[in-house]
Amino acid sequence: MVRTKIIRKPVPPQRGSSSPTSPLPPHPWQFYRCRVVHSGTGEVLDEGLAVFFKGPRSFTAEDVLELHVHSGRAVVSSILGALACLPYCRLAEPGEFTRRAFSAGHMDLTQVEGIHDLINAETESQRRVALQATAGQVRDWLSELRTDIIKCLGYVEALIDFSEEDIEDGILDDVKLRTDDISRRIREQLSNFKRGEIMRSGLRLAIFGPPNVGKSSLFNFFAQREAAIVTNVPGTTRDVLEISLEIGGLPVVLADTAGIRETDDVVERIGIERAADRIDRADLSLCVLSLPEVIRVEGGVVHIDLPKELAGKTSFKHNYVLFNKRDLLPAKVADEVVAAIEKLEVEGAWAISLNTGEGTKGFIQELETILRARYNVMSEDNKESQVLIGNARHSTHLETALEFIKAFRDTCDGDVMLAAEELRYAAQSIGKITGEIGVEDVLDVIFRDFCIGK
Ligand SMILES: Nc1nc2c(ncn2[C@@H]2O[C@H](COP(=O)(O)OP(=O)(O)OP(=O)(O)O)[C@@H](O)[C@H]2O)c(=O)[nH]1
Ligand SMILES: [Mg+2]
Repeated sequence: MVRTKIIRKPVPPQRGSSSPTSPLPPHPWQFYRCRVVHSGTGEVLDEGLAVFFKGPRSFTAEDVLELHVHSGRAVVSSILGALACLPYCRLAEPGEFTRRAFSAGHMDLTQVEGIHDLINAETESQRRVALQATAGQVRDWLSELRTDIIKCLGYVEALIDFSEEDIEDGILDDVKLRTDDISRRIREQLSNFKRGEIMRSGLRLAIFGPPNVGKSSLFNFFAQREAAIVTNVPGTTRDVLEISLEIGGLPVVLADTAGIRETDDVVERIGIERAADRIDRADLSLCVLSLPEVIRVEGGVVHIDLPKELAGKTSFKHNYVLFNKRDLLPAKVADEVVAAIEKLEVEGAWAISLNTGEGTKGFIQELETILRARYNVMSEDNKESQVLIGNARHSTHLETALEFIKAFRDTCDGDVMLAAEELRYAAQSIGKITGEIGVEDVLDVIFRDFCIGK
């Protein structure tokens, strides 16, 4: 057998050894200690472990020999070189293992895309979402949806094939209710898509505010290094600075921006325009203000005046405000600031000092909770059950399916025959996501970005 011969060539039995080394034929799904040798020269290249996966119960559904060797570059390249000398052996193309598994029907396209995302996952949430797709939860949700559409199609076709008298009353009304429910489920997933996008590309969080309030100090606090220049000169930051980090398990692209103020300085003005643009494009913005500059004490009561020009730039109601430099206030005033903050109409506000670290722990904890609740649909409670569409290809086909279902609803009271076509197209759109229909044209695009060895 060619297969067994090939398996034995790089890992021949060790003479004089009592350990069980690759018997002929090898027992599947068992690890064997082995010496990996060059079949031409007989040179031992490394010592490791070999395991034989017998098809079809293997990842690709084919027979697979897996070698576990030391990871040094020289070891790996000498072994790959030796294997390439064997007949029938060559290096796999990027994504070839997954592509073979897909061709063998071991996975659908959503699982393939899940593997790609899992390999590239940089944060906890990305890992979770990708794993869900890999485990087939996206596929299951879609196939249930497609089955339901096909069921509706079946009822409509029955209406067409048999005369009204032979059919129970209210069949069409029932189909209408069912298609409405299908549309609702699709819409729900599409609204999750935006949040899914954030998990894939990172939540854009922009820090903004007047000059010299501590925006860059906050940026450095998140980065845990001196990523931005901090000085006591107002207008220090000119350009937009960005770093990628993780807050509460969510991927975040954090931006530090120039302090917003009226200025005649040409360079600073450009920086402020860039800041405004970055704030507009942000998913969420965090306004930093200096407490001594915004508080007013009247009759012993502390008031906070939010700067109007900033409020005009971006609504405070939909943003978060960080009152910094709390250490510069007298202790009594600092305590009363909390009550004044509660009166503000903002979604979240904190009084902290980036210099002393006061209040920073609570701020981070609360910010994490807010971000998780707002953007992470995979919360701790429902992460197992919730399906998430986090892929532009999926959402495009879902949107198309939704349009076809809408077209069905608009026409089903007239020509049922034409309306049935719309349902057929809707089912096809769903089938395109999992790869059941029209798969060839998308395969190359999907596998193009895969790494070698997967
Ligand atoms: N007392 C005190 N000073 C602070 C605090 N946070 C920052 N600073 C100081 O405030 C000054 C300005 O800090 P930056 O972080 O550069 O402020 P910025 O908002 O980025 O300033 P621009 O880039 O000019 O808009 C620096 O001297 C910081 O050391 C704080 O909590 N308390
Ligand atoms: Mg700055």
